[in-house]
Amino acid sequence: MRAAMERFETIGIIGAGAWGSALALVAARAGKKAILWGRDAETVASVNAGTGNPRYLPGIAFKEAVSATTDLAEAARANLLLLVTPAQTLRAILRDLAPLVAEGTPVVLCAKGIERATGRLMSEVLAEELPQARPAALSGPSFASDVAKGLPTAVTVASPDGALADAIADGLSTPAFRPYAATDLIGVEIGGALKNVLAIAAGAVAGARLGKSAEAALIARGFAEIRRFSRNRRAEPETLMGLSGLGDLMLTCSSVQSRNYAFGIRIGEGAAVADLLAEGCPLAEGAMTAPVARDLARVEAIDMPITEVVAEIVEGSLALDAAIDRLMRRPLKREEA
Ligand SMILES: NC(=O)c1ccc[n+]([C@@H]2O[C@H](COP(=O)([O-])OP(=O)(O)OC[C@H]3O[C@@H](n4cnc5c(N)ncnc54)[C@H](O)[C@@H]3O)[C@@H](O)[C@H]2O)c1
Ligand SMILES: O=P(O)(O)OC[C@H](O)CO
Repeated sequence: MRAAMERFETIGIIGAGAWGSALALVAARAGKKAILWGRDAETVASVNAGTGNPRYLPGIAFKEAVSATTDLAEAARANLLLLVTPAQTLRAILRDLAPLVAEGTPVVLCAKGIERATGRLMSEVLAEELPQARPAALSGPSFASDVAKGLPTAVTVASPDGALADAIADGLSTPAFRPYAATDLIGVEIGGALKNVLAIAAGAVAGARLGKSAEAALIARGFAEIRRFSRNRRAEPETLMGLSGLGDLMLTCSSVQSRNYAFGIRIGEGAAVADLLAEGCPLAEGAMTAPVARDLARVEAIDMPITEVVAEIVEGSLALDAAIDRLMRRPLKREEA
């Protein structure tokens, strides 16, 4: 007899930025009690007052009931947790959560990145800091503002425990938000993290007005790099052809709504990366992921020339025209993956 599917009555969303707030709305629309944790008391008060999240989702009304809190313990008591702070903050948040989270609680990783200090994927950080959690990840083409407005999209929810992935997908599904369940957690994480690096490169090509042919060529060769990286980690090749791979790559490498693509455009237009970062530009996860992905590729002997040049550009040691020149002058080769 098949076991009954797990139901999640309460969903705790950790991180009240754009994506956390959008996912809290999804949870509420799916009929769950959504508890949104944020560290910023003003944002929490605004959500509770019914005036939405003007800082991260300006102009978007919250029509559904979302309960916000600055008390991490309150959110941590939920049946299902979504972790939605930036990738580089995950470990610190998990350390705060460790004494608060019950054994066996499913934790869905929603950040798209690789930990810069250690080279760990988000699921590896989770395993180290919150071993009592059951891991999952949510990724795919999904701009927070689109999702918050109720525009339709589809995403992937992956967990090595397929029944858990099915249950999370079921628990978060709404008429406008369609999660597909999968078991290749690592493949989903890699696609989500590395597409941000390519989006910076694609944006730089666009900003420098090098033409749509150049953009398409760069995305295709960048996708080959992601495939090599994934293969080396024994991820399923099919995963990259799905929502969390190709789907998100297409979205992020082609839309000015993407913060990573927009960051790249500014670089292509001639802005210095140091100035962009100093002026407090919106979160561009790819800028943190590029150097660590480059370092991992070197250690694992994976050829990732586009990731290499993005890393050097964000580190300030390579100019865009020199990067293009380097890529174009590489020895000719067969077009294998
Ligand atoms: N915005 C999107 O469309 C979108 C979609 C899918 C995935 N993501 C991913 O979700 C993650 C979060 O992105 P976002 O768009 O919500 O970013 P954001 O910049 O809109 O919000 C980040 C939130 O994290 C909080 N935060 C930052 N540092 C923190 C810390 N040390 N402790 C606690 N809270 C902290 C901020 O206060 C803010 O509320 C990223 O990895 C991003 O790639 C974003
Ligand atoms: O705005 P970006 O570049 O962080 O992209 C947001 C999402 O990852 C798109 O799926």
